Amino acid sequence: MLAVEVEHLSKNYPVAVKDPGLAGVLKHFFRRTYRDVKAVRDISFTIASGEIVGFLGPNGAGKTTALKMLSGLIYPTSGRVHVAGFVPYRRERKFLRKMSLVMGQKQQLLWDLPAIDSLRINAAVYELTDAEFRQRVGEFTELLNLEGKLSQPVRKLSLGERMKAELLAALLHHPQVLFLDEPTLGLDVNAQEAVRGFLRAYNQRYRATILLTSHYMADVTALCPRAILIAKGNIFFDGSLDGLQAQFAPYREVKVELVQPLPEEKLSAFGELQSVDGREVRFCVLREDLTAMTARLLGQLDLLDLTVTDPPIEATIGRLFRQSNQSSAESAADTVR
Ligand SMILES: Nc1ncnc2c1ncn2[C@@H]1O[C@H](COP(=O)(O)OP(=O)(O)OP(=O)(O)O)[C@@H](O)[C@H]1O
Repeated sequence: MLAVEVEHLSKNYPVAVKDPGLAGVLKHFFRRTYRDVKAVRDISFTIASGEIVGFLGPNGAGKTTALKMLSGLIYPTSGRVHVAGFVPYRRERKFLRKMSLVMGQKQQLLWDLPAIDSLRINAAVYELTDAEFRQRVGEFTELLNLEGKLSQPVRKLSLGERMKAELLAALLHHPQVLFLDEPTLGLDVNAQEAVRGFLRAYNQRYRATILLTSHYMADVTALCPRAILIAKGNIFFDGSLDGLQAQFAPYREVKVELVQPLPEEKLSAFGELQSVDGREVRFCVLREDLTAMTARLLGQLDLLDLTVTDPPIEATIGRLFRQSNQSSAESAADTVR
């Protein structure tokens, strides 16, 4: 069953354009001109129930705009979107009970009140019984390691504790679909790991669907078998992280440790040399040449060790984003009307 269906979805933000100087101010006052910022351009994808998908892109790519359309905060300019069988911007009560949007930079907990008081408000909004409220708060407090923290005013919590309490508040009504915008933003490594562990547990326990944006690749590699990559409003990859490596990083690194150092001329006959450091030598090898190359190395050289590794996924994605920025800089993005 599909939890999210997006078809040819676009969002343009009209932005007023003002010329410099007094003439510009007067013109702006009497006759405004606008240009469209094309934040999301004709994107399509589906997410099955229970999937966790990473939504990745450089700053300004359109991730938050897309999440806002999926959660019904803003209207699309064109295209269709269904989440849990509902059209998000209609904001039906049944839909709001089925989903949650958590934004790393925004908070719903009241700053001066203990988190438990804000949770009680949420429980009333979602019409939870006392028993449900106690059971869910107890379960999530344990999973998030928040014992003793919910009775303190939110302003006295650490950033990591506050984010965990925000997640607790967002999930109290057991949403089936969860949109997370930078849920680990600014957290230290331990708190990031705790949030990831919690999201994994929630996904497994309740078969919840999660779409998350993050600039931390560790979030994605730890949680998301699948990633959607977006830049300048366009999706340019949608598939498994392994597929991404295969499609965009067709090379692997072969590292060998020689019994005796050998001259570079002799080594380069085996393939593209990346580095030679005494007896440690690294080659960059096309995936399709890997078997033949390792067989030749093992057959013709005296080796102590041989390892084959993928380039790190961070490096692949970082390179893709840089490429997409360069290509988009060459094409004019906005229109004036
Ligand atoms: N309310 C708005 N009015 C005008 N332009 C906007 C508005 N909100 C976003 N934009 C523009 O739309 C584009 C996409 O922004 P969006 O916030 O969706 O990107 P993002 O991928 O979430 O970026 P980041 O990773 O920096 O949060 C950007 O060029 C941004 O400046």
